[in-house]
Amino acid sequence: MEQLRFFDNAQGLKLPTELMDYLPNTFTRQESADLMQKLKATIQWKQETIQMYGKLLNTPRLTAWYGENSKTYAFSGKKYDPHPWTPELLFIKQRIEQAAGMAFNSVLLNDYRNGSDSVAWHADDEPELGINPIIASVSFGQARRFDVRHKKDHKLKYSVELENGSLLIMKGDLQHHWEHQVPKSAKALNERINLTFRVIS
Ligand SMILES: O=C(O)CCC(=O)C(=O)O
Ligand SMILES: [Fe+2]
Repeated sequence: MEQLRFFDNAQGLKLPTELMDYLPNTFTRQESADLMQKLKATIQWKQETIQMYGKLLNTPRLTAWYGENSKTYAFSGKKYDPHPWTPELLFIKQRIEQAAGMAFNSVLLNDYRNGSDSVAWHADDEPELGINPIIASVSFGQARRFDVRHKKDHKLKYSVELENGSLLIMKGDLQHHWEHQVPKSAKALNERINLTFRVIS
């Protein structure tokens, strides 16, 4: 593997800058608190189910898809039609488009209601995202750990605490050669809302 460059994030952990940029305080505390309340109230949150080992299980978080109506998204054998943009989502989108220097046409929202909610190891490598997609991940509320590991060498691993009001840019070959997760926590944790802005072709 080629030599990776690193930058220090807020916790002093090193992340390879080819794969991720971490921008804390992309939203102020006040903006984050207001947006969290608005998103909780206005987004059409859904409890999805997944088929696993012949059983129908609840996804351990609430989810929702928003964006341009022509951009349907298929994963885990299901197709999702996005809801139209809301004023709050357009406000967030504008801020992160400024920070990222590019436009996005879709967003997946996740509501982690407490420490039992999580997202398992996966890569966002669906064909409609294209090669080396740039995904902009915004977090509000409870800070949660975000882990990244190399698909072929699980010991090659990075962790970053995704704080209230932060923006994480995922890029390079992160979705092809690496996986990410937000693990469950044994501690009692408050609610967190995450938005991953994407370009769907
Ligand atoms: O909640 C996060 O920080 C990550 C969410 C995620 O990986 C996804 O929605 O694909
Ligand atoms: Fe993901």
